Amino acid sequence: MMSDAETLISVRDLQLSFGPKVIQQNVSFDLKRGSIFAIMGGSGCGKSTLLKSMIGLLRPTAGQILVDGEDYWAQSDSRRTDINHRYGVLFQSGALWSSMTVGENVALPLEMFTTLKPDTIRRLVELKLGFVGMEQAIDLFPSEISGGMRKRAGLARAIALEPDILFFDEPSAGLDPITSARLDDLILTLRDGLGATIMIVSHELPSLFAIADDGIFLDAKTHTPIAHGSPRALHDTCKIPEVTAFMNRSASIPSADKTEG
Ligand SMILES: Nc1ncnc2c1ncn2[C@@H]1O[C@H](COP(=O)(O)OP(=O)(O)OP(=O)(O)O)[C@@H](O)[C@H]1O
Repeated sequence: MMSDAETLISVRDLQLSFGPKVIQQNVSFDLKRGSIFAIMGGSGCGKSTLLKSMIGLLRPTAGQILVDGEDYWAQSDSRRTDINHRYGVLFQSGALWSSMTVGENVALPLEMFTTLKPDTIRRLVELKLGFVGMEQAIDLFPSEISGGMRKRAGLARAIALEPDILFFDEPSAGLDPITSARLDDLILTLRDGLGATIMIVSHELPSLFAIADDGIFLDAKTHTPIAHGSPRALHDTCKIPEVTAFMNRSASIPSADKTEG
């Protein structure tokens, strides 16, 4: 049995709905400190919805999200905002402000949530951009850089306030395999070098196999998680047809009672 010290976020019997439509229910898992946890499943099963509930954008209709034992959604708005300061979020597109330079984008959270002087902020921005290999792009606008660079700039902004918990929504979607592998290396450095705890929504199997320690597989049909474990373990040992199909990029879900030969 896992000790509390190891668990950073504990999700208990979560139910997520839009109006009367239940998207997922009976969602329970523990996010261990210093681990990379994957939310997997086919399109429309509720991965982004789960992520939204974790970062404060969607109130669950039942269940709890305990952050260091504190019931996140039972807190006041201001307490939730405090907890959110521990979070860094990287959205699919990188979600940079197009009217601001890369440097200004990364500086934004530092300007909003700290009282640091402009010189210090500039140095921190250079440091964060250096971490993602983007120092040279500090004065460029998002429209002047590639999709992979936008993702890395988004990552620099997500870590600007030195969060200990990071949420990534499809970080490698739309990237070529080499850029995607570089992003994986950065994510591993965040875990191994800085001790961050990371939750990631991804369809990219090579990336999931390379970085995720643990995970959950959400099913769109039953609206529940149908498997738990690392992507590698699910690939190697899980016999559930939907999971097997996803993990092997199979176009059709094998029938459970199909005989071979
Ligand atoms: N604001 C909303 N109002 C109503 N239904 C919504 C809303 N947002 C999402 N949904 C529905 O919730 C379900 C889950 O959507 P979600 O985006 O979480 O899936 P996903 O697993 O992240 O999908 P994908 O892999 O395609 O990004 C879908 O059926 C979607 O249509």
